[in-house]
This record gives sequence, structure tokens and C-alpha cells, in this order.
Amino acid sequence: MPPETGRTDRTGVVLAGGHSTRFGDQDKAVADLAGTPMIRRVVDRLAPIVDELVINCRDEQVSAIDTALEGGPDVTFAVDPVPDRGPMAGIMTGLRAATGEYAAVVACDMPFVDPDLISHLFDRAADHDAAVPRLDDQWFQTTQAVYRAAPMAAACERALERDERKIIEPLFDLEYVVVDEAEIHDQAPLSTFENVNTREEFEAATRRLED
Ligand SMILES: Nc1nc2c(ncn2[C@@H]2O[C@H](COP(=O)(O)OP(=O)(O)OP(=O)(O)O)[C@@H](O)[C@H]2O)c(=O)[nH]1
Repeated sequence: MPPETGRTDRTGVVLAGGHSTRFGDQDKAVADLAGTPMIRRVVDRLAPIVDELVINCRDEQVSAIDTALEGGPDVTFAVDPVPDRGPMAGIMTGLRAATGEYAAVVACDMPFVDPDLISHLFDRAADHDAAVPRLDDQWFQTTQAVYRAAPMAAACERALERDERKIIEPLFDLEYVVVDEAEIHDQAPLSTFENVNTREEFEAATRRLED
């Protein structure tokens, strides 16, 4: 974004490097969800509020994802140098490719991600290392959060070196802001966090989108 806007550069990182094992044979990222590939829905929701988009995935996924995103916003691909190291490694790879100081990380299987919440998370992360939603169930929504790219990537690397796979772990190395459920409610419906893992969840999401 040009400096005269006064806005910090903002990147959207979409995580898609998993194997969709609960989904079945197909890569859920590119599965046709009510007429639009699921990852395309996430990209289209993020595009208006970020300055660049980065897709993190495995090498063999690039071609199908590129096809799924054809005609849409420009994206760059950040391919895992070593696949299958888990979502934290994917976050690290995606954040390293980000040119914005801050990046919203969103999983490709969250087709209802709400841009208003993401914009709010960018605002809340300013002058901190991260803004991470935490619902009343106390789970941190680490795959729909905003991070300062460089410190989070470094924290992920340290956690991986410790052989720590829990995606929450790098946060404890950072100075982060928690965005609680009441605050989220003011911005977006909780469906923003719905993620699609199984065929049943995919069909339920299809029905909602077609209603
Ligand atoms: N880069 C990378 N991303 C991953 C990896 N595992 C999961 N992810 C991503 O992290 C997010 C959350 O993971 P899951 O919902 O478990 O997705 P998944 O691993 O594809 O699905 P399952 O195999 O059914 O668990 C999704 O966006 C995945 O694409 C990985 O090993 N590497």
C-alpha cells in the first residue's frame, strides 16, 4: 500500500498444505463448495482488506490451486521446503514469504472467514506481535489470527527446533493480544471460525451457502 495511506502493509496468508485426510481422496482446498473452490472463497474474502496474498501449500498442490484461483486476485505461492511438518511449519513458510509487516493467517478450510474481523485483528495487532482470537471455550484460533510476520516466523522456527508441534507454542514467545469472544461478537458472527474437515461438514456448508 502506498505510504500516504498511512496503512501498514498487510498480507493475507492462506494455509493449504495439509492432506485433508478426514475429507477423503480430494484436496479440500480446491473442492467445489456451492460453485466455488473452497480456497477461492477464503481468498476472495481476504483480497479487499490486504495488500498481497500468499498461498502456503505443498509443491504438488500448486497447479490445482492455481487453477482454482484463476481469474481472481493475484497470489504468490510459498511452497513448504519440507512438506508435512504441520500447520506451524506452514505458517512459518507463509510468513517468510510475506512482504507486509503484519499478516493475517487463515486456513483454507474456513470459507466463512469474516473480513471485518480480520481488519479488526490487524488494528488490534498494531504495536504487538499478534492478535489472536480466543473463544469462551478457551481455544486460541491460531489459524485465523494476525501476526507480525518476522517475529512469528522466528518463533515458529524455534518451536520446530524444539520438536514442538502444538500450534499454540510459538505464541508464548511473543507479545500478543487476546481478542475474546465478546469482542469478536461486535465484529463478526462466530461462523467466521467454522472449518470444514469432513464431507458432512462440507455438505452442511454447501446447504448454508445455497440457502
Ligand atoms: N503447510 C502445512 N499446512 C498444514 C499441514 N497440516 C495441516 N495444514 C494446514 O493447516 C490447516 C488446519 O489443518 P487441518 O484442518 O487439520 O487440515 P488437514 O491437515 O488438511 O486435514 P486432516 O488431514 O483431515 O487433519 C489447514 O489449512 C491445512 O491445510 C502441514 O503439514 N503443512
